[in-house]
Amino acid sequence: MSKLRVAVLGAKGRIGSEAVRAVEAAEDMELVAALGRGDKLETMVEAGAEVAVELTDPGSVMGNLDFCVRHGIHGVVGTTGWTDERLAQLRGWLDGSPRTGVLIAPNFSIGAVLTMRFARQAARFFESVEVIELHHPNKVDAPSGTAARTAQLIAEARREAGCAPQPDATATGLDGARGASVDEVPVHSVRLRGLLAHQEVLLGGEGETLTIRHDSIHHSSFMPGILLGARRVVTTPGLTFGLEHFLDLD
Ligand SMILES: NC(=O)c1ccc[n+]([C@@H]2O[C@H](COP(=O)([O-])OP(=O)(O)OC[C@H]3O[C@@H](n4cnc5c(N)ncnc54)[C@H](O)[C@@H]3O)[C@@H](O)[C@H]2O)c1
Ligand SMILES: O=C(O)C1=N[C@H](C(=O)O)CCC1
Repeated sequence: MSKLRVAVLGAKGRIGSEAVRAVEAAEDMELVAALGRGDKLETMVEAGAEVAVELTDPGSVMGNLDFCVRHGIHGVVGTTGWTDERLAQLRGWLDGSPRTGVLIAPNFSIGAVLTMRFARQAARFFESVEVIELHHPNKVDAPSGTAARTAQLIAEARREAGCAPQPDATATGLDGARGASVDEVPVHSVRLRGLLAHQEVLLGGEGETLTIRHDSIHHSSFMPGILLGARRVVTTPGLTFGLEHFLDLD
């Protein structure tokens, strides 16, 4: 059986360098390009890449995906910074290349995907829900893509269930003290040396609280999800948002 020809963009970065090693170690894949900032994207075409794993930064990801989709190279994207406008633009590109697939995964680790799923399930049963994400201090974006997605899923579940707005009597204080509001769910971002990627979802009701916590303690936690994404995206045209769609969770 022929091996899946994979390129990694952002190959010298923290997660990109781990992805290079994971693709090299996968028996059913061949690493055909490992590109860093400033390298020519045409290298991927010359190398016959079928899938590009995109792990760069929010300022680079759109240009890279525009190129990939135009050349029929499928994308597995971990880079953050997704807005509705960016997603609409990507969908437009994919409409023009109907056989190409792109997976955007706010988080590739199974524990983080399950945290999002459990938070969505629990959200309607509690009056209050807040998200705390904790990351290494080299991270350029806040809140994390995972926290933003978690808050959206929580808000969606609460809207569907007709939940009342969250109780909060705060009337005075410092700007930012209550975190950022993502779909009216407070999200708090901690940046601390020693951490990698962590998240807590705090839920509170009458006389009880529930805390759902996930910790990625090594970049290896993201690798099975990246490899699964690469295997599945080649037969899944269009945009897939969230690794859960490839995990058969229900
Ligand atoms: N979805 C997930 O599970 C997951 C997990 C970890 C990190 N991330 C995200 O992945 C991204 C990278 O994270 P990181 O910690 O590795 O950052 P990093 O800064 O260590 O690595 C990014 C790398 O991309 C390179 N780069 C920038 N523009 C480029 C371009 N146009 N072409 C090729 N390379 C380019 C940079 O030079 C750098 O080496 C971030 O957005 C981060 O939030 C996602
Ligand atoms: O280290 C990072 O940067 C991470 N980014 C993603 C996010 O913003 O959610 C996933 C976790 C690690």
